[in-house]
Amino acid sequence: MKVALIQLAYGDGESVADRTARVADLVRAQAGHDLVVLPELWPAGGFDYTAWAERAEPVDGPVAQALAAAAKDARVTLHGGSIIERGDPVSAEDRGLWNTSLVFSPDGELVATYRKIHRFGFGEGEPSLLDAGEHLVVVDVPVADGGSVPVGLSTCYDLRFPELYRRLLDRGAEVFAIPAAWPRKRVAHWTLLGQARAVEDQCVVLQCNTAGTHAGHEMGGHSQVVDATGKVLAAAGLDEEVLSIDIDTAATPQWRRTFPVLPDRRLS
Ligand SMILES: O=C(O)CCC(=O)C(=O)O
Repeated sequence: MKVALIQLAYGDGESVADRTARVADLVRAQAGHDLVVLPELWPAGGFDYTAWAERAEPVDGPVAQALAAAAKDARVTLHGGSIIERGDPVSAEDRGLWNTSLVFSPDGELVATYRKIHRFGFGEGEPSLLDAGEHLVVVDVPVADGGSVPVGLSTCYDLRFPELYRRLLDRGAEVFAIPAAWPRKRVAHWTLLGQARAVEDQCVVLQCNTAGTHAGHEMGGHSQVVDATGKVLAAAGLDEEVLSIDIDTAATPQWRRTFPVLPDRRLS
């Protein structure tokens, strides 16, 4: 499976429209990959809390339309990172806003959405502004050499909750795709936890972080691709960068057979 992680850098001076056009061009440049992944909340700004409500849009809004067109032009499955979704409240207490990932097929169809389950901010930021997602999502990503690969979705702070990944594993995931806006000051946790999830769940981990500084927060970069043995196959630095890698997905079931830890679980 040929994968490209677009570790995007942005600051406060770039409009959402300009950033969207730039990102769509970056996606188009990844033609030839099976899966392209963008970071969390790149249109709204990962830490730009005060702009979120104004920048919220539905899952068929302008950003989604630009991403769908780019996926279709490049003939790639596109994990569009995430947007602030404005949708219909599920319950009376809901605000109707979520941190939502959008996945588009190579035909430009929206094939999956995932609302971030664990909200970051300890009572402020996401928990005070957004609703929590409730549903696990595993999406089959077609690969050019035949078949498809089951990819489990999660977002940024979710990475700190290993039980989520066990549940994605139980739903068949062999790859975890994790877009993020993870700050530089805790980037050691980001890389360590990504490797931990790969080792404990025997899954490939695709971590696509944000770079640059926005809303006073320096982002950590260091996107990485980790194989199911825990080996880091590709790693980015601090700046905007595209990680492109051809992953041998057959190696994951092979490793699970060679080192069969998962059938020894007793508290599932
Ligand atoms: O857990 C962390 O240290 C960062 C999480 C975060 O920034 C987020 O979920 O947006």
